[in-house]
Amino acid sequence: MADEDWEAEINPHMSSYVPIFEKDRYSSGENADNFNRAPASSSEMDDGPSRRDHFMKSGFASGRNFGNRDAGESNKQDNTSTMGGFGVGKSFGNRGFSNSKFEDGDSSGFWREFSNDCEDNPTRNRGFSKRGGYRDGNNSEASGPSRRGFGLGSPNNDLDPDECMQRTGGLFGYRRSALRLSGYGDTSQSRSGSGSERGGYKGLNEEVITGSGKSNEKAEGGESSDTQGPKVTYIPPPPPEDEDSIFAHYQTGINFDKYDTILVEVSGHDAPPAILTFEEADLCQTLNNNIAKAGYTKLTPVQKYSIPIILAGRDLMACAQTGSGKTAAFLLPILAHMMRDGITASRFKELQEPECIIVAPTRELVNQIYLEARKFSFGTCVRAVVIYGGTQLGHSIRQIVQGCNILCATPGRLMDIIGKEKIGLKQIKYLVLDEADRMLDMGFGPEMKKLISCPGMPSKEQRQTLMFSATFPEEIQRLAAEFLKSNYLFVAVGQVGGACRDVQQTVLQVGQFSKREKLVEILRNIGDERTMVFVETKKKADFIATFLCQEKISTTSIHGDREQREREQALGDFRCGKCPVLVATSVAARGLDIENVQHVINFDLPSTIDEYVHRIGRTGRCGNTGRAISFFDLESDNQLAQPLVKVLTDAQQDVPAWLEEIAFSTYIPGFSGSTRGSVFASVDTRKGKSTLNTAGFSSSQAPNPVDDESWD
Ligand SMILES: Nc1ncnc2c1ncn2[C@@H]1O[C@H](COP(=O)(O)OP(=O)(O)OP(=O)(O)O)[C@@H](O)[C@H]1O
Repeated sequence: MADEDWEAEINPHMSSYVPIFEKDRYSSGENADNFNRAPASSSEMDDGPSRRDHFMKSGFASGRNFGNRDAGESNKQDNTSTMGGFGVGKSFGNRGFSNSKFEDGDSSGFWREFSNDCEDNPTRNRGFSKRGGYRDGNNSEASGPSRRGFGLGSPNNDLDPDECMQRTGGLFGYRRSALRLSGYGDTSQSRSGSGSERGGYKGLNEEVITGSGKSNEKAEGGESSDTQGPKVTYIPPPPPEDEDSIFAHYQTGINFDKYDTILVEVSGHDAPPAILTFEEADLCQTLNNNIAKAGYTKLTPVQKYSIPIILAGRDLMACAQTGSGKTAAFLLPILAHMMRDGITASRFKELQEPECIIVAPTRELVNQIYLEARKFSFGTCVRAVVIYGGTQLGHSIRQIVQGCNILCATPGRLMDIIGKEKIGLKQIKYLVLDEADRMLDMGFGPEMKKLISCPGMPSKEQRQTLMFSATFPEEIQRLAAEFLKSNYLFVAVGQVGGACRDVQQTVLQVGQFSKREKLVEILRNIGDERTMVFVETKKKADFIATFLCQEKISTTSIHGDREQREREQALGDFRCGKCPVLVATSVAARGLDIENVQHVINFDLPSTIDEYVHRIGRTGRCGNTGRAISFFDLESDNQLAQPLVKVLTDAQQDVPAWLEEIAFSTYIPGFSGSTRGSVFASVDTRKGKSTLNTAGFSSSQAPNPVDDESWD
């Protein structure tokens, strides 16, 4: 779809779906007040001063260009290194397996820009981005101080134009392939090894580089280039089959029980009551066994409320803090239905007709969801399959034709496979959008619209549509209505878009040129505890990873310019502790559930507060505590001050006086009077009056969502 098409399609849509924004969500905090505040988490980190002493083998071929600038703009360094082979974290087989595919980015809605590392994203960067197009790889970092306009498109970050662009078919004349061969971020990757892939695709599945270096992708679903030119050949290793690996899990943390004190709000009509125990869900014995083997003894709040809603056949939009068990909240009831309905066992067929499709924005996340689906369906005849970009298309097809009840997919690969008529949609009963705000934003929204318009896809009245995320900007909620039945229920656990309170957040004022030094100081104090360092661009990810290796801090990196094999290896090395530091772009911000990530460092703050919330949510999961440190650069981050103060305050964190001052002296267009860039969707946008009740539901007398006029 061309830019113009997108605008034509979306603008009218928005005018009917996006009512005038009525409140200053920041200052009023009116919705926020409806929720209780759990005590701020206090993570006692072991800051032992152990020095990291693994030196990465590969990666920094030369130390040049480590001059003054952190940005690495002019740096052609290579990268990062991963040592060792692909590893599944010990005793953690199933999770670790995933690759890392995420990306994601901002979520503040249509005015936001996409940025970051989206993968498999056909339309990113199109449309009304303020960015005005696309910069070419070497400039991608030129973000500078103006990059962040809160609420207006994000600046782009990274960003990772390529991930975003890969499928766009060169709308802006960008060809990542060119970059790849000679450009920056490439070097490292290509050196690291996978010779066979060189000359193959880069990053996304959708781009195939011919021998002449010309990109040969299709505007959509470039992987259909299966029939032309060099192919993506990577076949991910199969996940471990032994039961111990399948059910490997980490322990819930000391704050797990505090989840019970978080207020939950359910809005919409006739919500079924919450359940308090797994037994009340009345799932079948096999599922109960699998739940027990997974180490789940107690429901998290989002599970207490979502499971009965899904079991009752209702559509659902659920928003709950990072790391609080949203995946099981949708998988368990879907599986329960399938078992109840007596699903027919999958068997070999050229055209498979799954009952459930789960989409997520990144490869690694979709793989992680698949591993969870495989775990909970263990011992049943339900067969889950995962397909994602950056891997051989034939491999995806082979997985599918063997039988497929639950298909976990990234959007790009999904549409490719549908186009190849390997997947029929007629039997779809459940459509799940994980990280739904991301899936509906400008990057993936068009693809999702295409999906629901595909021939055979049951209408929303005939299927059950489920959306989950930790953030849900209001404008995205409104767009979501197109996918959901009008009587959908909205579950908000705690403050929508709020940060997990088990993460101790610290914001430090650090100028661009002091960041590296500060980073090294912090990492040396941290010792070998697992740490994710987020940066804004792929180039910078390589640069910082290389720099840290030079400093003898074992580091690897993940971003959209790395080949899939390398991404998986990087994630594996990080999971198993071989490389305790993972430098990442926002491709790793959402959904990744990695054991024992104790620290997140925002070397660069992201352009939107939603992205911040997701990033810091990589630590402090499932009741464990974690710590997030963010470098705030006065030259470029002021636009984030207001929302950051709000997030810190809501999570009962200390707010530095200097940050508060900036927040109150910085004018942010749209922050108080429009939805632009709004990230504090406090509640269900349909919400009328609602009453909160810790013991059960609060029901809101929500007007029919189809009736725009009656919305608040
Ligand atoms: N009831 C439970 N008991 C014990 N562990 C659980 C329970 N529910 C989920 N978990 C575990 O908690 C971790 C986080 O769950 P999950 O990844 O589903 O979180 P999430 O809410 O989707 O997070 P994010 O917003 O970052 O995507 C996983 O390791 C999962 O297995």
